[in-house]
Amino acid sequence: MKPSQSAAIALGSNMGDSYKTLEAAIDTLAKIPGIILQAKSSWYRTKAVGPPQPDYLNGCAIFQVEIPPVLLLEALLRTEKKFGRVRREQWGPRSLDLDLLLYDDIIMDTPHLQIPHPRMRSRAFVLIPLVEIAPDWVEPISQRVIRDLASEVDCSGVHLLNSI
Ligand SMILES: Nc1ncnc2c1ncn2[C@@H]1O[C@H](COP(=O)(O)OP(=O)(O)OP(=O)(O)O)[C@@H](O)[C@H]1O
Ligand SMILES: Nc1nc2c(c(=O)[nH]1)N=C(CO)CN2
Repeated sequence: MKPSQSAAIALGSNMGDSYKTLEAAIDTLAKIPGIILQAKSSWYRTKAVGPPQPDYLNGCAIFQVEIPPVLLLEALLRTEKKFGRVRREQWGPRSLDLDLLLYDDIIMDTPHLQIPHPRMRSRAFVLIPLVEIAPDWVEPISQRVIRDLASEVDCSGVHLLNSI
């Protein structure tokens, strides 16, 4: 059997039926050979970072993967397309955004793929869901656990879905 690794994925949506899209995206990913769902966070309603646009729903999932990072990124991009993502305005609204946050303790810096995701350390909409399911994972650039990184971000714009 091929050895498996752990990958953390961030999910976001602020167009269409975001809840339905995010749940379906996780199901789609978990059906791809070599990608097994291990844990999923709660969903959070979050204030948009970037240009003015509607609030997002955000969450994170951890998958056990038997495919390399580049193939995993391809699977994420295919899944974004399947759920109708067409606009590529940087930080603009989207029906589905999937980011590869962490892949074991790998550090990778290529034009099309950076791991860890370069902006994850400052994003409350990533760290607050991620701390639910991976508090002890060490982010390999900062060498700090997710629990510590999450404790330092401003989480005032991040609300557990159905709690407000
Ligand atoms: N870790 C990563 N996860 C997802 N995409 C990545 C990653 N590293 C590099 N990329 C590249 O970024 C592109 C996606 O950019 P995208 O339009 O989603 O950026 P964005 O969502 O607007 O901004 P951000 O990257 O800050 O979330 C992908 O096509 C991919 O090649
Ligand atoms: N709250 C929130 N803001 C964002 C998000 C997101 O997922 N959540 N994604 C963006 C593009 O990557 C830009 N801004």
